[in-house]
Amino acid sequence: MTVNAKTSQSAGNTWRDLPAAQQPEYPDPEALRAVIADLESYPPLVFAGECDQLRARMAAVAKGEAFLLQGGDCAEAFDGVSADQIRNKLKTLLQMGAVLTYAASVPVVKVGRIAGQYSKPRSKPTETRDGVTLPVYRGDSVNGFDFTEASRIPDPERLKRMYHASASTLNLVRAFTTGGYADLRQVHAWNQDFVRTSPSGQRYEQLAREIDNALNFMHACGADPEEFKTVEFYSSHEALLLDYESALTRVDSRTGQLYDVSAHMVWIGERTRQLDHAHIEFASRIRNPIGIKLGPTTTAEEALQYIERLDPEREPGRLTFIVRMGADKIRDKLPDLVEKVTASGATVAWVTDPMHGNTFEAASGHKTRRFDDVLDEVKGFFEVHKALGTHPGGIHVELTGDDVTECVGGGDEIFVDDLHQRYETACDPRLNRSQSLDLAFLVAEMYRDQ
Ligand SMILES: O=C[C@H](O)[C@H](O)COP(=O)(O)O
Ligand SMILES: C=C(OP(=O)(O)O)C(=O)O
Repeated sequence: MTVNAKTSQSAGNTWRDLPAAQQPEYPDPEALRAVIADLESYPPLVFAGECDQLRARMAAVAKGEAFLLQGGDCAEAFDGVSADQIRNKLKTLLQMGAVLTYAASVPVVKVGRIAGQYSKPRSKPTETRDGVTLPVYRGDSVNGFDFTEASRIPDPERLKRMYHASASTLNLVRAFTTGGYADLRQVHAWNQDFVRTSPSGQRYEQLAREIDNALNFMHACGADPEEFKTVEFYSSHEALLLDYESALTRVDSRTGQLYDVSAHMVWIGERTRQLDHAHIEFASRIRNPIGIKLGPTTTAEEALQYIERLDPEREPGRLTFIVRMGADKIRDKLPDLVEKVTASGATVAWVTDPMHGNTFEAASGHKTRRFDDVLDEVKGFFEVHKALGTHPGGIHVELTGDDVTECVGGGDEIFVDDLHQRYETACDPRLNRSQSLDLAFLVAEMYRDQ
């Protein structure tokens, strides 16, 4: 075991003197302290060495040698910790990974928004329904989704449930990815359900046949089939609740450095990335690979300051900029950032999140996103990098393995009138399995053309 069971209070908690946005207001601070003490005694969910390995993979992304596929739920839910739901999400990511690797001929680094994505930053502190106003739902790690006064009170015990839900999820993910299910020779098995008959499912089937042929050929040439048996898969989530993240921050006994052992990679969101606030301070202390979401108001000067704070050694793989501008802004806003960051000599990974800048409310009241806007933002991202000669390093998407109706469009088209049929997200609309596959094929084409 490489990670010390003790946290380094002084080093891991320097954020406590700074303003921290989007933190729950717990009614009983003593109860919170007791929970933090328990969390500090729990074993790590990931090992520091695994975080280092992901940093090395992200270095390849930053240098233009690999592509990041990061995806999963907008908000995981405690009652979603089931074998079926976890397998479906994983299956979707594995299928997307196979499409991107084979069709774009690029190594794909696979990172789930999984095993820890239980906390949500919100635009408003309250929500009103039929004249009743209550605190907004902030994710299962904070309060309940039910619209009742009791359920919306932040409860620190939920932080422990988050830890246990993350542990169970990660355990299953590790079993699936190393126990044979993710074996590349199973490419057809990942396509054995409702998605098989969709246009993207059929296209996938054709690609899976080609992969089979390629594997048979390599086998005949003497390649070792064992090599395709397991898949490297990493966990990530937004480091939003600093009490939780710092309770899971430990000193690595190999190096004496701090790692947030709640996930391999964590990111800081658009609403908490203020340079002089607590979240950036926290991120600056840990050695994990770090993502920063960059929305349309980000200036190049800010981007350079993130590099100064979070990647002072200019270490490729340490810092990923996850750009979420919106389809109508990406082509205007991104070039200045990429140009100035590149000119500074830093090697960051550039990744597109084409979801968060493209949300709107349908007439039915459902929060949704158009598949075409998602695609257009990705296209804009690729165009900017092509024009500047830089590397479009990956995609970060909200998706689910289930057949939900939350985003409109896609090859197996979902219309605004269909949204109510299976609208299951706890927060933002996700691509369903077939839309996710559509996106993977289209991104692979863009990557190849690049
Ligand atoms: O997932 C991201 C945010 O939590 C979400 O977009 C905020 O949504 P809200 O505007 O409904 O609060
Ligand atoms: C809240 C999120 O995104 P952003 O910070 O970019 O709005 C998210 O990715 O869940």
